[in-house]
Amino acid sequence: MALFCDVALPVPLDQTFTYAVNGVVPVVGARVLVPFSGQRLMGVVVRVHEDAPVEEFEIKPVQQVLDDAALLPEELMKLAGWIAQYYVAPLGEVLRGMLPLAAEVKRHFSYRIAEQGRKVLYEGAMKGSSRRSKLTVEEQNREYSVLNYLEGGEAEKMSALRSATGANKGLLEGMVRKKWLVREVVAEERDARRLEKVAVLVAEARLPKLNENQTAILAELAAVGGRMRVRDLRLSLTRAGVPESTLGTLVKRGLVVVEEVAEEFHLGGVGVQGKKHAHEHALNEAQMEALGTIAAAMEKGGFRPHLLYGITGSGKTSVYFAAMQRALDAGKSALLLVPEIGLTPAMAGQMVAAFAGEVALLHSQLTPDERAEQWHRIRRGEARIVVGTRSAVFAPMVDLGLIIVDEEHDSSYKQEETPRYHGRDVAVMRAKFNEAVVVLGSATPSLESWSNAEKGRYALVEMRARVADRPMPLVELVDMREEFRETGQEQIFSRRLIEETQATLDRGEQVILLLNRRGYSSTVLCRSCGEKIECENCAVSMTYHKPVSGNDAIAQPGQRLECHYCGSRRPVPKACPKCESEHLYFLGAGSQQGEERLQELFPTARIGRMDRDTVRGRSDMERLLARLHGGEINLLVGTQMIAKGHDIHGVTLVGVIGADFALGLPDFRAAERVFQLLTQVSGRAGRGDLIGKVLVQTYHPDHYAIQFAAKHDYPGFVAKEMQYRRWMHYPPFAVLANVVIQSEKLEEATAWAGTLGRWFQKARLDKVRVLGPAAAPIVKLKRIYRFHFVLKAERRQTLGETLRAMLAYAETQGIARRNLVVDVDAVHLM
Ligand SMILES: Nc1ncnc2c1ncn2[C@@H]1O[C@H](COP(=O)(O)OP(=O)(O)OP(=O)(O)O)[C@@H](O)[C@H]1O
Ligand SMILES: [Zn+2]
Repeated sequence: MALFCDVALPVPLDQTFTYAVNGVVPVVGARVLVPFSGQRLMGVVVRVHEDAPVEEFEIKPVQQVLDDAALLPEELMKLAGWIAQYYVAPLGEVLRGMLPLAAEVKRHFSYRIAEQGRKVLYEGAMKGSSRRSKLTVEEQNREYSVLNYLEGGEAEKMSALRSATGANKGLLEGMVRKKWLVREVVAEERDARRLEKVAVLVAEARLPKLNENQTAILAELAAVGGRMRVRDLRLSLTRAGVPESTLGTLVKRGLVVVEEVAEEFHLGGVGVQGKKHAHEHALNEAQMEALGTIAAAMEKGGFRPHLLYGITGSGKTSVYFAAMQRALDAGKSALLLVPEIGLTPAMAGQMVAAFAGEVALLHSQLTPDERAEQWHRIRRGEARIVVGTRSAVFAPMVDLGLIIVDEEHDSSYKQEETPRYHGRDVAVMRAKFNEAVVVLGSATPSLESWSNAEKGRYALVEMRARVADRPMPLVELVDMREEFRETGQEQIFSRRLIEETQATLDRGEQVILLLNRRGYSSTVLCRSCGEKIECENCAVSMTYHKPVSGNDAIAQPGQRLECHYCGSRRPVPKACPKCESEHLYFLGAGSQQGEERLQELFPTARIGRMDRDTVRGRSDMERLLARLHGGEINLLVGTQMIAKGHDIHGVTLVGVIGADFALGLPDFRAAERVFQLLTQVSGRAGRGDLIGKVLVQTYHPDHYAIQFAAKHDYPGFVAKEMQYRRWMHYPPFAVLANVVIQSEKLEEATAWAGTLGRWFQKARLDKVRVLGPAAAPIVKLKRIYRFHFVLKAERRQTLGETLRAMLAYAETQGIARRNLVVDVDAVHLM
């Protein structure tokens, strides 16, 4: 009976492909190489069967089976199937995202001599080749030389055998069939405890005369507590224009030593040094109660989802630790998902400090090799604690008992490319397939999760007070309309904020100011004709970045305008490109301008800036946070990065500038996002012994999102926002999908949008509301024109069926799958 296997391939097609089994029968979950439209593609076997396909076209054979056993455990295969179904995504693309593929292809075959082979070798030596054989003499001789070569009993790589004996793969496989040889698949797994170089400042050294470059390196090291990965140090040196050889000079002079340490144990930065770790506190009553609920669920076993609503500073991290420890004690593993490791290095640092060798970190800055290495450690059960960003939800954990999703409301959990899954929701499904406990934690839970808790689907665990009876900060609104009336001037900082900042600095305390746009000015406008300078590739304004000497964000001189969507740059034109007027002016202050203005206002303040231009990676963030913790910086300005879970005890004043601008964005989640941002950034104030204060500058002081945020009233906000969502049939009262039609050709995009629009009309869907077609809010992005539909349905199944029917119709109309983006549970409608 002929055997076939269905293979999921990483191509944008919603189907699997059937191949004929050729020799080795693959198991479900193994990877295979197969021919696909002229290329060799790697796919994952999802079914092995005997049903000869009925179509007349030729079934090609599998070229190679890469794994003997399933690479993915069964529950991850199930999870992949669920994602493909739920998000209307090709299964092969889902599986590709789950596997550390790139580094894996390095698996190779080895051969070892078998008992039968030894016999043949021995007999051959005695009597020469006497068997009847279809092989030529030359081939028989070659077989003998292979047996000879392998006589010692060690397995040898195919490549080594080939060059030593001239045998090809066919010949070797023939010998395997005759049972003369045994074939083994060997993955080249690298040593998990890989070493990396760390530069360490020599503390005792007396400083001799140094040049500027040498001083720069020493200062860099001193700023992070004296240790830094050489890799990171090199990066920031290059950026500052310091030649790499300088480091060598310092080593020669005995001022710096380079040590080799096992990679996982070095994390550096604030989490590990200087600060009390969250797990060192005895838990308070509320924390004990939360832990009790979670631990009891783990003891009972089975799938149990929880929503942990704990206000800012209520000590959620300590509860996570304790719960993870309980999982370990019960012989289980635990997974902690965080929005972005680079933005909250303290969290990862504390985990490593607490769980040491048990921890694997998974994040976007790993190389494919590093990722594969961690993946294997986890799969072998060596790392039972995994901390990672979105895609870590696919970590091949052994005996998974607990999943925690920290800051579950964070939009970085949504993947903005196929498969467009939401890490939080996948975490819940994963827990279901694994029969594990899952905890979604936040001070500002998403409306989706809150509604699940209200319906009783998730158990609600609450922590309504800050640790150590610390009060919530006082929030004061500054009405910027009034400020303008009274001063007659448009200023970034109000008089009230300046006054409070000065007073706080005078008391020796720290200030954080949120200015949620990077760059100097967000728009360049022509005063004569009103034209905005837009990106050539995208329908968005370009942001002006001011040149600064030395460490500059923009590499090429003169290229001062940058598109924050596609990254393209160009010089500021001398005149308006449209009307040639020379009256261009700059509008909308960004963090760079904020910093400059603060330097004028507070010349003695020690100012720092935190945004994508000053923080490129984890080490930049660690350095900046270390300077804040140490008090070296007492005034920090930055974008929403500053609102992310940092725990800096000296901060007593938080100022918010222009956060309500986002209320005007065409997105039904605008109010929710503004509320979350205000609450999270306010939560940075008063986390130490002194009470905090928050000043929110706003043009919409009466807006409910701002009012409720000022009162720290999450339940109040949610109640109001739920009403609005119910009226408007938006999630969580409906399920939603965004369908984007895209093409480099405008005519094509509009024509297809029309075609699909007519189909939706004809289909007369009574259970699905279709809005559109309309130009997407950003109609052109990276040279691609975009139109969209928003679909809303009461039931998920109806939505899924409609999307599939639409895709099938689109195919008949010659609209390629890559020109259609289907985004189920879309987070951004832009
Ligand atoms: N039981 C406790 N007693 C005293 N301090 C504690 C206790 N538990 C935690 N802390 C400390 O309280 C601070 C806030 O804790 P944590 O960072 O976990 O808050 P959080 O709930 O995650 O807040 P956010 O949502 O703002 O990030 C930390 O400095 C932590 O070390
Ligand atoms: Zn652009």
